Amino acid sequence: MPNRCIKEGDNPDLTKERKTCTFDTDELTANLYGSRNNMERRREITKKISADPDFADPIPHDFLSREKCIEATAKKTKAVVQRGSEFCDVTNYYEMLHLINEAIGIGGYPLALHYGMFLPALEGQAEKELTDDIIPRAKNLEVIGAYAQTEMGHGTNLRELETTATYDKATQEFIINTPTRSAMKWWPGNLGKMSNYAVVTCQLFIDGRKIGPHNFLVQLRCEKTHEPLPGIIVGDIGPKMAFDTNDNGFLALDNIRVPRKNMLMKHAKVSPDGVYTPPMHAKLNYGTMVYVRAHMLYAHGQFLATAAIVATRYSAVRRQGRIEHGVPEVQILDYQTQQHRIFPQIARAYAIIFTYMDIKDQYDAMIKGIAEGQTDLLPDLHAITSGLKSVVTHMAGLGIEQCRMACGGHGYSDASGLPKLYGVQIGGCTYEGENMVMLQQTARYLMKAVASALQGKPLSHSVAYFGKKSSGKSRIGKEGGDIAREHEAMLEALEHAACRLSVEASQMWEKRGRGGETKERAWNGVTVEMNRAARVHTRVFMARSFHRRVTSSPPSIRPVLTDLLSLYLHYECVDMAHHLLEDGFCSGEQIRYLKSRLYEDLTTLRPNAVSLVDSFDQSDRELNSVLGRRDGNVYEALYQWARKSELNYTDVLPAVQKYVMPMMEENRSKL
Ligand SMILES: CCCCCCCCCCCCCCCCC/C=C/C(=O)SCCNC(=O)CCNC(=O)[C@H](O)C(C)(C)COP(=O)(O)OP(=O)(O)OC[C@H]1O[C@@H](n2cnc3c(N)ncnc32)[C@H](O)[C@@H]1OP(=O)(O)O
Ligand SMILES: Cc1cc2nc3c(=O)[nH]c(=O)nc-3n(C[C@H](O)[C@H](O)[C@H](O)COP(=O)(O)OP(=O)(O)OC[C@H]3O[C@@H](n4cnc5c(N)ncnc54)[C@H](O)[C@@H]3O)c2cc1C
Repeated sequence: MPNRCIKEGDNPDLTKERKTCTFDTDELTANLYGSRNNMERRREITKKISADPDFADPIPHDFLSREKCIEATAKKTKAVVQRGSEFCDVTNYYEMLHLINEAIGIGGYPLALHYGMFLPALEGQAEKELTDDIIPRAKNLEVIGAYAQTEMGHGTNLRELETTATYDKATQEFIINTPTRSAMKWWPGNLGKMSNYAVVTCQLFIDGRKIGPHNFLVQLRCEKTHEPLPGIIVGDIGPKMAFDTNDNGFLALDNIRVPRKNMLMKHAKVSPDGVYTPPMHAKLNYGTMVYVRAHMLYAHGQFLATAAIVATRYSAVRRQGRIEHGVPEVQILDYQTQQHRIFPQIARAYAIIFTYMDIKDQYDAMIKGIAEGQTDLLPDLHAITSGLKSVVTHMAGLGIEQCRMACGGHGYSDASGLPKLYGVQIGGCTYEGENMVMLQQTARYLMKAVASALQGKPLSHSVAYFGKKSSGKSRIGKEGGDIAREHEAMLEALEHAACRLSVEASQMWEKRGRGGETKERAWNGVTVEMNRAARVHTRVFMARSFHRRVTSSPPSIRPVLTDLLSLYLHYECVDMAHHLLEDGFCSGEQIRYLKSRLYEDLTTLRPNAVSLVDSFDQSDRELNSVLGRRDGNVYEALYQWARKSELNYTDVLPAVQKYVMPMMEENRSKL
């Protein structure tokens, strides 16, 4: 069966791996990206960018200062903007995303938040009077914007943000002010140096009454000189763990006046005479965050895929140690521990991307509903995207770190691309709402679902399984080798665990309430359990999505995807075995059975491991990893990469000449 990556001159071990492929890698790639045409388009973009001198990096960014990296990234951004249509359909979201990844990389660029949040916020929340003026100019990039919500003192708890927007009826303006040091906006991406406008989240005050957080469009810099406008202090917050090429910024506003129409008023409104009309759903103002949380799944699935590609290919190329005496050193991918470290990451990357596809469909349906005046899909989508954002970012972070360690010493080098990848990816656990906080949003929803299920009320999409009758005992290991029934038995077991944990958390909460605690204090006493229930529920949702995609996949790729799904479900069940055992739903014998099946899965997947990661179809540019390169010629590339280090420009470093040599000389003369 064809693995389409084989080329002459490649590392022979990688070629050997590709020859054992049992499916058509192009079929799987096309399935992952929606169609064969989408796959071809991605490849065309990659090919054109790779050959274009505007996007060449003579010195890898690993060896440049932050300022130089920002300059190089800004230059490439300008080229993408001016020449984008030479490479792709610039109106196609996924083509643009791929172009940006190929041309610029993942560490941030001047327009990241402009496209990622500023424009979506205006499009989703502003009304015509404002959008007619600002959106054409923003699309034309006369206006570049950031999404400035988080403050130095508050990010998670939006209700306590301190920046104020006070309505002045006399002039029909809002006065926007930063009253304290902790009220300074702090963290927003591209706010520091790149943006000349921002959507700023402020507490709305009318006639002395605090109404709550709302968004306002504020001009920050002169459109001609790019200097900050009077009353505006803006700058970069300094170096961070990663995202080196993003100017996350600070902002203070000194009683800045903006016209009434600058409030984003598609949902909540303030009339000229100061009458406030609330939105049709109280949290529609938070819509941009739901949008980003949904889309983060795709990015984080791809981040994990990158790490899995690097670790798998490198493990096929590297030979070290022997499994039996008297035979040559083995590829490290033959070690069971290595497979157990890496293969679940491959499966999880597929699971995340497939889950994203389901969520995207739900998101589109919700937006259509809102346009028709219906918000009934929003609570379910908010609850599940809050859980998914948290589980997926955490899962991807752990997975990338496993892949990095699986590459041994070279994984610790920036040459592997993995330290930077981890730094960028792990930020997702924090931004768009810290994970522990967002899981509580899911848990709140589960508590309502428990109540509805007990009362026999209808249940919405993500919690529909709460209405199923549990069989009391798991069918795991009792399906006589029927793989479809075995998968169903594992899904049923996970659903049982999520439901049980939710019911138990609800009972614990109630009990504390009966003991005299307020509802809120009682909640804080059970949040660890609440978040546990939310995580298991979210993992059930992912497992169901993965299962649905596999069972509806084309026959040519279904066998390999079924193997991958088996590994995924066995791994998830073993990882959550304590939840399955706690109430006796599963026995110890059943968990031992799951483990033995998992080890069989590792062996089954071994011949297809490289081909499964090849099917993610990430180019060498996207991987940005000496260890993960398609041709597997790792060692020579590693040496050439190290040669580019600034420390190697001279044989004797000035620092050595200045301090170390005189010290050695002094010591020598003492003898
Ligand atoms: C063609 C060009 C293409 C170019 C390519 C572009 C690529 C774009 C890709 C997209 C990816 C972009 C990447 C960008 C990088 C991101 C950088 C980071 C940005 C940020 O971090 S922005 C700041 C984010 N901040 C947060 O997320 C804050 C978190 N906090 C909150 O959201 C809230 O404070 C809260 C939800 C935790 C609590 O809110 P609140 O106190 O007001 O509410 P309650 O907890 O009391 O809940 C009351 C009820 O409201 C419901 N609720 C809450 N939120 C929502 C919501 N969003 N939607 C619906 N319902 C909501 C609760 O569930 C409660 O319901 P109940 O029924 O009463 O129980
Ligand atoms: C790379 C990056 C990019 C960002 N980009 C932007 C941007 O473009 N625009 C923007 O506005 N912001 C941005 N942010 C800010 C980000 O949205 C916030 O940092 C994030 O929402 C977390 O809020 P916080 O910093 O207030 O954390 P905190 O809430 O202070 O969290 C600290 C700890 O307190 C815990 N905690 C807080 N509240 C609770 C609770 N109710 N229950 C239990 N535990 C709790 C948390 O779990 C965490 O352990 C960015 C941040 C990063 C790291």
